[in-house]
Amino acid sequence: MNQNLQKLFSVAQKNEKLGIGLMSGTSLDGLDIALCRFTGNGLKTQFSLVKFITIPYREDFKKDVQSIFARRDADLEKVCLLNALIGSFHGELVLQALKEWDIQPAEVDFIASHGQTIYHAPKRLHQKPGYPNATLQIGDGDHLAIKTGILTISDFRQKHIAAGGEGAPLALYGDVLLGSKVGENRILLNIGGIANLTFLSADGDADKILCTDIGPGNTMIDAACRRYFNLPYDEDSKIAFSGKVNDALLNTLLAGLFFKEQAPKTTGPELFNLSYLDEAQRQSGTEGLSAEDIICTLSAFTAKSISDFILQHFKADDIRIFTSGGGARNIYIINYLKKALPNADIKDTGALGIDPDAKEAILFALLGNESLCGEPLKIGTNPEVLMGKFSFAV
Ligand SMILES: Nc1ncnc2c1ncn2[C@@H]1O[C@H](COP(=O)(O)OP(=O)(O)OP(=O)(O)O)[C@@H](O)[C@H]1O
Ligand SMILES: CC(=O)N[C@H]1[C@@H]2OC[C@@H](O2)[C@@H](O)[C@@H]1O[C@H](C)C(=O)O
Repeated sequence: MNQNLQKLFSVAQKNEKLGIGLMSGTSLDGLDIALCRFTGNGLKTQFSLVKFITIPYREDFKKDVQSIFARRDADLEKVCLLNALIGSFHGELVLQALKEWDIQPAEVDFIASHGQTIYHAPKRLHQKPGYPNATLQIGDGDHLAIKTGILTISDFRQKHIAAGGEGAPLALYGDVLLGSKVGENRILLNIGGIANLTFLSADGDADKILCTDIGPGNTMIDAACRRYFNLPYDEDSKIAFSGKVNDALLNTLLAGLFFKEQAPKTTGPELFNLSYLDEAQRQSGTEGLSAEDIICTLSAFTAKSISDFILQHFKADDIRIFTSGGGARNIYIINYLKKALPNADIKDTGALGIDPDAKEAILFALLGNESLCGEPLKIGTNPEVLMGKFSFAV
């Protein structure tokens, strides 16, 4: 038998596995690396986070990725080069993390790598007749496997699309496995570049589970901080607190068609970007607004799109909300949510024993564990598939 398949077989059969989840999101702030220990699979999964680190990206790398990111006119040669470069670069960062933790690559059973999304195009967004839902993550798994010597599972989103989904949010599977509690209505709210949530019903009814993107998380705030202040983001919401909300602009931002479409739905910076802001300013006659008021209004936009969604879809006075992602540190957004949802109990996922910064990387490690030893999960109308492609080190 092919020795790779032999090795795969023995890893899949191990009772306890050590796996690394890698996430590099739409904010392009860095690579999240979560080393997790798993036993079991599916609803019987037991997991612990052994180590976690975010290795920030250098500015020149960020600029390189930004030059093709969510851009319809991207340079195809650059896409090709970055596909190989990101795979091998992520491999180097994994080796760097393992060295820091004093762990040998041979001790790790698998890497589950999300890759870097460079374009997300559900049918609702591209509206090109005859073309399917589509999404593209680069940073090929073979490069990671060769660089690290560790079995790598990657490119999770394609199977989801092939089986009828939009390729996201994949948080659904991990949120259900790690976040469900019978007797409690829960929302797991991730505020990354894009905000998404998973609703888990107190009665444990799988048909009531909803997992969807909600709208922009930090992506427009970050883009406006870069444009007006040459800053990567609004640290501790300082700029937002120094400005005020412009209602005309806020209402125009919220009037976008995406907010009228039925959930579950997905989106990305292909829609929520500075052109979306410019168009809303033109429509609302607010072109002369100060940069501080723009950042404040964009922060309110993120927060209000989240609270409106929750109020429209769930009984918000009987719900526990667990936040994660970099936006959980944006005090302006969190304060806004607490005011808009006064009876909801809002905490970060630390209250569930899940590091809020590590959550998405943990979710991919968990998807990797499922690829190795799980079974397709039936959750409502979501694709019932096991995702991920295997890359061997030899
Ligand atoms: N102290 C802070 N104050 C305000 N905003 C913060 C703070 N720390 C992080 N952020 C925001 O969080 C962002 C990073 O979030 P995160 O790492 O969750 O993004 P991501 O991994 O790209 O997410 P996703 O894949 O879900 O889009 C930063 O770009 C910034 O906007
Ligand atoms: C295509 C893509 O990369 N989507 C990301 C993005 O970032 C947040 C939101 O948009 C979510 O749909 C998804 O990531 C998370 C991890 C998910 O699939 O659950």
